[in-house]
Amino acid sequence: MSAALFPPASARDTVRTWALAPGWVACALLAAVFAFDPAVPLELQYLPLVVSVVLVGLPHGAIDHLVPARLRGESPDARSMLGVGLLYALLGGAYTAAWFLVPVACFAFFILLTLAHWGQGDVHAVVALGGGDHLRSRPQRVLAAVVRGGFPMLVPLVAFPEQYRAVAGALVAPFAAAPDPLAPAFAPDVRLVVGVGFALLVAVHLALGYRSGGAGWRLDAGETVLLGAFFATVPPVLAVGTYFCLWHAARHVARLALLDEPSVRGLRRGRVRPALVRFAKQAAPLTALSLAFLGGLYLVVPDRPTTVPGFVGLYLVLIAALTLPHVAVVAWMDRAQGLWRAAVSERA
Ligand SMILES: CC1=C(/C=C/C(C)=C/C=C/C(C)=C/C=O)C(C)(C)CCC1
Ligand SMILES: [Fe+2]
Repeated sequence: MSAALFPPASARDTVRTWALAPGWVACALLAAVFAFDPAVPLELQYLPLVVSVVLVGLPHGAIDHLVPARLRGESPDARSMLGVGLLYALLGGAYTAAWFLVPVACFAFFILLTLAHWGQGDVHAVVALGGGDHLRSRPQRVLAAVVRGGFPMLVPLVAFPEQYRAVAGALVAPFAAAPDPLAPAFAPDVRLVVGVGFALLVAVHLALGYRSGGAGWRLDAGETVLLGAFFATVPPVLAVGTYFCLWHAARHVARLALLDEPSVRGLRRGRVRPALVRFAKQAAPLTALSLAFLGGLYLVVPDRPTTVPGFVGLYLVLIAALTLPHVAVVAWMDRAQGLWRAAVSERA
């Protein structure tokens, strides 16, 4: 099994049904419901983020140690697993330490990191699963990444500043009693600039894709409009939690399965269960280890959380620390699969 970017058509169709469609349906349903502005208790809005601790969300990065071997089409060896472990210890450790020293800067960095990471994940899906041959150059793919990652990170800042600010506060609070150092980011003129600037980027992305044309563009444009409507109407705690599990993580788990020969055999015959069972088994040990780190973090922070939003804030700090090395691993996958070499197209 090689690190080919484009999966066999039969396996790709299975993945579209099981990894892409649930995200589309969830986002469309929630956007439709929240267009009527229903009163949904905050605890309920936290549900997807809480569920993500054990289901799909946190586990989606828990087989990063198997990725180097998987990219080479070999069985995992101690050397490459230790290499990834070292990467996690160094990058994750340094970033965790930084939260104790400069939590506000670490939060801002986390938003940009997530934007880049969720963007890179979606560019992979658009190109490899959606046949995105309309993204014809590297700059166009980079713009697509900024647009896709910008929906979850920037649209809520414009549409739901209060909830955004509360969550930002919950991430920073365990480390610093500072009153509200992020206040400037929520000023109306900053939000206006972010909103108008981002809308322009979305428009350019859609226009460039339209000019290139193709079936891939229609799917990309449909998803782009869906994500815009979703993040503009659904409160971000619920929206980001749902997106994390059913969009980003689902797509990444599918990407990993498509690099795994036994999983691909099932997917080609329309069977997802074997791939899911394999993933769950492989991801369980390091998901458990991550949870132990969450416990450790809880014990060492200066100001321990006591509420659900507070605990989720600390959980997101753990995710931040894990995401930095995870992005490095995914960037490696991107490189090995030639994602940013736009000349590589499905027909080539
Ligand atoms: C929950 C939430 C926020 C941030 C969530 C982040 C940044 C999540 C990152 C998750 C990652 C990186 C997962 C790994 O793939 C915002 C935007 C402050 C708005 C309010 C709700
Ligand atoms: Fe990820």
